[in-house]
Amino acid sequence: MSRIEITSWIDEARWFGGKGRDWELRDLRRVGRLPDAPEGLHVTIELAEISYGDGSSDLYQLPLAFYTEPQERIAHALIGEWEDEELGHAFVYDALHDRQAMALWLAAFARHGVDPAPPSDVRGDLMFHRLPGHDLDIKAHSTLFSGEQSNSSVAFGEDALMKVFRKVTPGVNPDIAIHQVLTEAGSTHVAALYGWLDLIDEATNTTIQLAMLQQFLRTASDGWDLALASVRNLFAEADLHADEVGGDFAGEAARLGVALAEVHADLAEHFPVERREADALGGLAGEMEGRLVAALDVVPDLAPHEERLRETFARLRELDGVDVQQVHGDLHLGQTLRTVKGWKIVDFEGEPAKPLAERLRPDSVWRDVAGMVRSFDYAPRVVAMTGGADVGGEAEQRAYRASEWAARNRAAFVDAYTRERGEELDGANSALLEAYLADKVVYEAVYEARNRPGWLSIPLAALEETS
Ligand SMILES: Nc1ncnc2c1ncn2[C@@H]1O[C@H](COP(=O)(O)OP(=O)(O)O)[C@@H](O)[C@H]1O
Ligand SMILES: O=P(O)(O)O[C@H]1O[C@H](CO)[C@@H](O[C@H]2O[C@H](CO)[C@@H](O)[C@H](O)[C@H]2O)[C@H](O)[C@H]1O
Repeated sequence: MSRIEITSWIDEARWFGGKGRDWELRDLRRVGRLPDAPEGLHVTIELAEISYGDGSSDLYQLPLAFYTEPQERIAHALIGEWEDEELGHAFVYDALHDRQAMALWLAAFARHGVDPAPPSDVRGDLMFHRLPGHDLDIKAHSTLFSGEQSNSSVAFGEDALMKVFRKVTPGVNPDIAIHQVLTEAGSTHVAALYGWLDLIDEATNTTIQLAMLQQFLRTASDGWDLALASVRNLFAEADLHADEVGGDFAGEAARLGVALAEVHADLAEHFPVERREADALGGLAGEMEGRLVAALDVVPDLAPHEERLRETFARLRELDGVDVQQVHGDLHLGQTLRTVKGWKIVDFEGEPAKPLAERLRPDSVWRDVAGMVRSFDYAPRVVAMTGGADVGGEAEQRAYRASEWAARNRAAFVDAYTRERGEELDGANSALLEAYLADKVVYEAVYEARNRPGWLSIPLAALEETS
């Protein structure tokens, strides 16, 4: 396989975060090979080191399948052809599309049981870990999730879901660490963790966490899709208020508030809780101001709001102090799944663009509350902008009803959250919520400018409305 083939394949991958930047493939090294492959097949894990024009670099994981014969059934996943030392001329495929290769991954997890010793014949330094309590269905067929985003998720029948981390960093992966703690604590708001895969990387003398295996939530509906459906219902009933339509979301929003409060309580019990004193809070305000300054370069339309945003951040300096703890870090409706057993929260990796050290740092629970509240603002604006746009009548009326939906669900969510915690949205909590909301809107403006310029109007309109 030529460097050009693999480079262009990486560049087109949905999970590659370096698109549009000046980058090159500096190194591709094999770090492991799965055991028990039939003759004519090698299933490997490679790490691609990507270096950028500004001197920084990232590591990406590539699970590959090398076949001596071309495989028509996965022709769409062909990356290129390669002269392999052991196999000779090989056809190289993205292994995540290949049921035969994925069966070997699942078998490696299953064979390991919950015994701490790794299977002795795994080549390379791969360590498969399992938690007790679930027998894997090793006959289950794999299906790659089509909506893959930052990572790649593969379902094994309706039994297990494996998330293969694409951009990997030496050290603890918060998604695995938090799922382990919440699973062992018996939390009902996450999919149970079944296992994970570590690489003991001799080249860097570190452990790199490569994948996570968890309970497949059979009856899950995406919280974002449910919220959009609720808004469409409202827009279709021109004469009714949000609390009068069949698809009212406020009950779900309240249940989400309770679920988040319970998750925060579990996290506070099992991870350190620290007090950020007033000085450090000044630092928090300073961090938010710093992000605003950087954002102004990317989105000049933020300028008219700069002064007010700075005032909102500055209010943090008046607070005495605040408890910080492990939080989700990137919570929005798309990270929630409604099952018959209630709401589940997924993807505890934090904001993918942030460095690992920053994502592991304790933060205020209000970061997560603000993330969800922003989502309640997004959902009606997206419906107003797209498909359901003209169903409900005039634009002005739609805008009014959109804010009614957002306000109703924000109130239901925040009330339920604070009630569950035995707190109130008093002066300090309100200042924190407002600051985190402002920080998130600034983040979203940059995110939308870079990824979905057509949606930049959403955070900007929110700023207009509250000015
Ligand atoms: N345990 C699960 N069972 C079923 N679907 C899940 C489960 N966990 C996540 N998902 C779905 O898989 C997709 C990817 O999950 P996510 O953790 O957000 O991955 P990424 O890190 O790639 O953003 C999302 O659509 C999510 O709703
Ligand atoms: O899910 P990710 O961890 O990749 O999060 C990123 O992408 C999100 C969009 O998918 C983005 O969320 C923003 O858009 C959502 C609607 O698509 C909305 O519900 C969120 O409130 C809004 O922030 C998220 O900010 C970004 O980190």
